[in-house]
Amino acid sequence: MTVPAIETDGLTKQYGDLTALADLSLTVESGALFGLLGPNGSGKTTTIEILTGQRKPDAGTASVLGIDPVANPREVREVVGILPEREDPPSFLTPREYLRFIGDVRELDDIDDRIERWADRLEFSETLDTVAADLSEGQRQRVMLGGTFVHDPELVFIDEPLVNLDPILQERVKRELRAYCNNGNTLFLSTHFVDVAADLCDRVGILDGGHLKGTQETAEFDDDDLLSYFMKTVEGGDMAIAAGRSGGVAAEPNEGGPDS
Ligand SMILES: Nc1ncnc2c1ncn2[C@@H]1O[C@H](COP(=O)(O)OP(=O)(O)OP(=O)(O)O)[C@@H](O)[C@H]1O
Repeated sequence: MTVPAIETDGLTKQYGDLTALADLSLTVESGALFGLLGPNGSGKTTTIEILTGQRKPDAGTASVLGIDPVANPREVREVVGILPEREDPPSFLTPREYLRFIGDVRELDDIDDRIERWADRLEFSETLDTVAADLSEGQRQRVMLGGTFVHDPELVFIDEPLVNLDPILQERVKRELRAYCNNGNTLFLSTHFVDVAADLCDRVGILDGGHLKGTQETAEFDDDDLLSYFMKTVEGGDMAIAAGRSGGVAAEPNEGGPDS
């Protein structure tokens, strides 16, 4: 039997009195394109941080590619790709320099070939030697995506994958992400954009106030179906959804706490 890419049982995380994650039990099969969908502050980042060994849960267990991220955080970080939300390459480095740095950390001896390949796939070949300070947000996001995939990990976590990308590049990146999963790899995305989840993911889990409210295959759903499901599922969702299409239908903050 194939081992799931991710398996959690009862994961719980408190920040003081605030329950950021409550008893999360979830399985993501190998080869899936899974999306964790939830309003601001619902616990998406906390989940990714625990699964990638950056944060310890207060209760529960997790297995990521068969590794326990709590007991072996470094081992997990070595094998997966991670792209947190709102991270940029250092402003004083060029994309080539930044990606070589990643290549050093990950001990890749063919990094120059890998850089060319990913720059071509994500369309930043022309800016490989421009310092990041002179790149647009979308250009920097593509460099960060390149750095996430450059070691060909079999599992990647991305927080808000399409932010800052124009619609043409969104389509390009979606194609790359689907191709990556079609090759048997697994992608775990988090987003608060309902249409990103509907369009990109095979299955979504809806998180609200730290609680997993349900998981749903997206094949039979279009954006509006998923939006209605989301609205019914999330507490106060009937009032809380606003159409904010710059790359998605955005879920507005709920009462779960301040934005992270
Ligand atoms: N280090 C921390 N200390 C205290 N509270 C935190 C910390 N990190 C997150 N929180 C709180 O935990 C809750 C969940 O936060 P988390 O960042 O996981 O949500 P999120 O779904 O990723 O939100 P967003 O979509 O805004 O990024 C929020 O109420 C947040 O304010």
